[in-house]
Amino acid sequence: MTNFISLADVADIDALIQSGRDAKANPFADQHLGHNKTIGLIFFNSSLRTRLSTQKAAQNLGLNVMVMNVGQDSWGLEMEDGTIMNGDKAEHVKEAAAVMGRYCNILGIRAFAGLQDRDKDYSEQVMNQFKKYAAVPIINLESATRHPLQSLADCITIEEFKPVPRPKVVLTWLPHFKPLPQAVANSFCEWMNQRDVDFVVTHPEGYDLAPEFVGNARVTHNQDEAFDGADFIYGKNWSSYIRYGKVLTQDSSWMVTGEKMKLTNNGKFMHCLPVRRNVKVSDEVLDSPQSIVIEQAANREWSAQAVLKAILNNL
Ligand SMILES: NCCC[C@H](NC(=O)CCC(=O)O)C(=O)O
Ligand SMILES: NC(=O)OP(=O)(O)O
Repeated sequence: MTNFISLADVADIDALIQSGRDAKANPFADQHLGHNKTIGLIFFNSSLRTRLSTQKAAQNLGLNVMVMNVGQDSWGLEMEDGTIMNGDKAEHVKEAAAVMGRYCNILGIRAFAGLQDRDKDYSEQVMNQFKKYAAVPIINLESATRHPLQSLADCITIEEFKPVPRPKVVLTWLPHFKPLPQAVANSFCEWMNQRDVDFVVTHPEGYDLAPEFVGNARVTHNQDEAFDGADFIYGKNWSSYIRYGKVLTQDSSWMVTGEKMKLTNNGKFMHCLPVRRNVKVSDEVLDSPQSIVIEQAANREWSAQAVLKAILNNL
């Protein structure tokens, strides 16, 4: 694997999922692979899981790890080419990425959507600028439109917990008062559309995701109908794609509760975390055996390890 920016960089999803499961069973089998190599993890936004799980996975593979928060630890970075840099950004990504690429063999980048300009966000400017100027493999640690390390961990988790060979998987929109990116939901759709699952997406009107991510998934505005017989409920809030970045409703009837989970086939509840308790999902659900959010987060280590191994093997 050369880069891991989206699913398009993955030649064989089944093999990558299996590699993650192998890493989980035997975490230190490939400790020689990263010897004397360095990964830089560059964050434009906050993180708990991505930061720690990717660092842990890198260490399991014998890599040295450097972590930097852009704008807090480093200079603010200008992303636009050809601009007169008389604003608050002291350094251009052309120099910054090129320099980081000289210190590191691999770079992981987290840069969320700004949610102001849809075309700019969906052009994946930050990922593409790093890819263009760093001259080393780039790993997406959640970009404007995708979170593939999360989706890979989600696939591993579904493989582990599926009660039937072809489970019903439901992505449901959850209420939130803040506008959040579409990245996790987009990415989950992109990956589920390539898996052998019965995939349903449910959200209120106006919350349609970009068509290139929804693909052929069944979409319904009736959450109860979607939950009927589901094996997995994957909750996520996202802001509107159509009225870009807007919160159109905070309708609390979309919160996942114990009553709603009763509609499912004793389904498992999944969420990428962080999650706002009793806004998006009730305590009752999160504290029940139906919630697998901790196992899901734990699998972030193995998804990162599978990706790092594939990239190291190609260096
Ligand atoms: N990486 C996992 C999710 C990150 C981000 N969530 C958030 O920003 C939640 C913030 C809050 O609830 O205040 C998102 O939705 O893309
Ligand atoms: N799920 C996830 O990416 O979590 P963090 O934002 O804490 O990294």
